[in-house]
Amino acid sequence: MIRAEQLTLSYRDGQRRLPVLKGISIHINRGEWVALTGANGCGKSSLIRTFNGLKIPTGGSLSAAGLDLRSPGNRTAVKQHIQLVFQNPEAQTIGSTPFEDIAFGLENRGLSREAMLAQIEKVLHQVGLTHKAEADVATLSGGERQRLAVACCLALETEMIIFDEVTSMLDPAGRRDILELARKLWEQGTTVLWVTQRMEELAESPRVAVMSQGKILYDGDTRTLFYSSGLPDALGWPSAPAVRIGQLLQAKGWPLHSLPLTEKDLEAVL
Ligand SMILES: Nc1ncnc2c1ncn2[C@@H]1O[C@H](COP(=O)(O)OP(=O)(O)OP(=O)(O)O)[C@@H](O)[C@H]1O
Repeated sequence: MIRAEQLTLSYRDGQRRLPVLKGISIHINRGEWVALTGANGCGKSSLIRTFNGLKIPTGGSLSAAGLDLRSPGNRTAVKQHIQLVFQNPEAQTIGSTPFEDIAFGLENRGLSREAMLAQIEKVLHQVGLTHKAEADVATLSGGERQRLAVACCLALETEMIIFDEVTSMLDPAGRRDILELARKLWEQGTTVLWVTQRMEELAESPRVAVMSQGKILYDGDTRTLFYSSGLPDALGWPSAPAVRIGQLLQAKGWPLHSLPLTEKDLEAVL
């Protein structure tokens, strides 16, 4: 789905060039769930914006959904296959009601009115917003707006959704809802790239990529990251309670695959 090789990106800062991506190589297969993490300003948002043509890399090669993004025409075409859901839910609604917002994205797709209505109904149901179809978007909660953004992606039958720190402005219930929705879509075949700084969300992901200062420091199995890479300590990450207990079990000789990452894993262990 994504093949990035030695990707570089620089921004202009007056006369200077500010290198933000410094040779990133990452492959994401169709149907995978990958988490991407790293400190503020390390380049996560810049990287994911290259994946759907919103930012143009300065160097390296990048193909997404089988399209070579060095070609300008493909940077528009890729948006049909790969969509982003942003951190700030208010920044991504255009219509005045959820119905209108979804319809807006479907306008240029040449659907009949019946097909369009059926598609809107289907995706509103998928994200649990049927009852809010005609509500004023200004009255939606942050979590409902996130789910509306996901509905817009689904309406376009997008193959991959990149969630850019979507839980950072939500309360615990809203966080759980959007994570569960993403998981459901993943189980149905959508490729998910989940950008987060929350340990508990990383722990839920089978694969984690860790960025620092424009480079990828780690890309692989989540248990290996937490239990044998030494990276979380080196980066000063606070340990999740399940991992703290897991480290005690590890010292007693428990094998890596049995060590807990989440509270659910811990319950199973205990
Ligand atoms: N349009 C821009 N022009 C100049 N510099 C930029 C631009 N966008 C981002 N930057 C800078 O590039 C660096 C990487 O920013 P980016 O938003 O990609 O990081 P991030 O890891 O997503 O950060 P955060 O977690 O805070 O969202 C930062 O130093 C940022 O200030």
